[in-house]
Amino acid sequence: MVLSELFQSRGLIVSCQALEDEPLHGGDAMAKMAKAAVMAGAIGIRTNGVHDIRSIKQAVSVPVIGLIKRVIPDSDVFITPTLDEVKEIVEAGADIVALDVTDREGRLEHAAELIAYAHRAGRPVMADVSTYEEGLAAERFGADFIGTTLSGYTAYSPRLESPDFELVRQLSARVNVPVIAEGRIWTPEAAAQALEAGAAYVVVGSAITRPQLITARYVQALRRVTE
Ligand SMILES: CC(=O)N[C@H](C=O)[C@@H](O)[C@H](O)[C@H](O)COP(=O)(O)O
Repeated sequence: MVLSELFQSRGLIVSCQALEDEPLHGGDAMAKMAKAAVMAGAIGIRTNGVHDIRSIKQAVSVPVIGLIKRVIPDSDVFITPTLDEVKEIVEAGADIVALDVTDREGRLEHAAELIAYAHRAGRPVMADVSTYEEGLAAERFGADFIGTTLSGYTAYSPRLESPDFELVRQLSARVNVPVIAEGRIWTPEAAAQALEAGAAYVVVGSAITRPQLITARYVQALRRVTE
């Protein structure tokens, strides 16, 4: 397993994201979430959009991974889809740029260009992949971190309810950059399991920062008893 000098140790990166249709969108909600996460020992923050990147950079001193989710015409790619978003992330001051490195719509070649641009701007890149092959491509393109973020969210990756530990294991055994386990990590035990599978870092989002999804899990569990 390979570590990055950017982070002080292996450990937890908390994803603080609230899209426009989510109750915590806007204002200083995500900056406060980030502060709480760092207070508890998070070693990094991942966040979406210029507003939250800026406000979180001001609020905490750990590295911030920035992305911009944007829907563009005729495309399924939504995490930092074009050069415009890369530029906005750099401008907003994120320490690391996260972007989609999946094998759809000729994305791989485009991703290689976006990675090269981010590097010229002095920013390391976290490649969000959905398969082992995409992870290898990301490493070839010079990505500095490989995240399992998109496993389960492309048409051809496995639809698991649990995290894709197998992908974490396979990539960690093969690539020479740090692997970040991300996606559907709902418990501390699952986060620890991801490290045991070889991840250098673990990103947890919804289970910590999306109260409406956390609440829904409780409500559903109770309904299984009451209905
Ligand atoms: C697929 C996609 O859009 N993932 C996004 C990527 O930034 C976020 O919506 C997730 O919250 C993040 O990946 C963390 O995952 P989880 O919330 O499952 O811990």
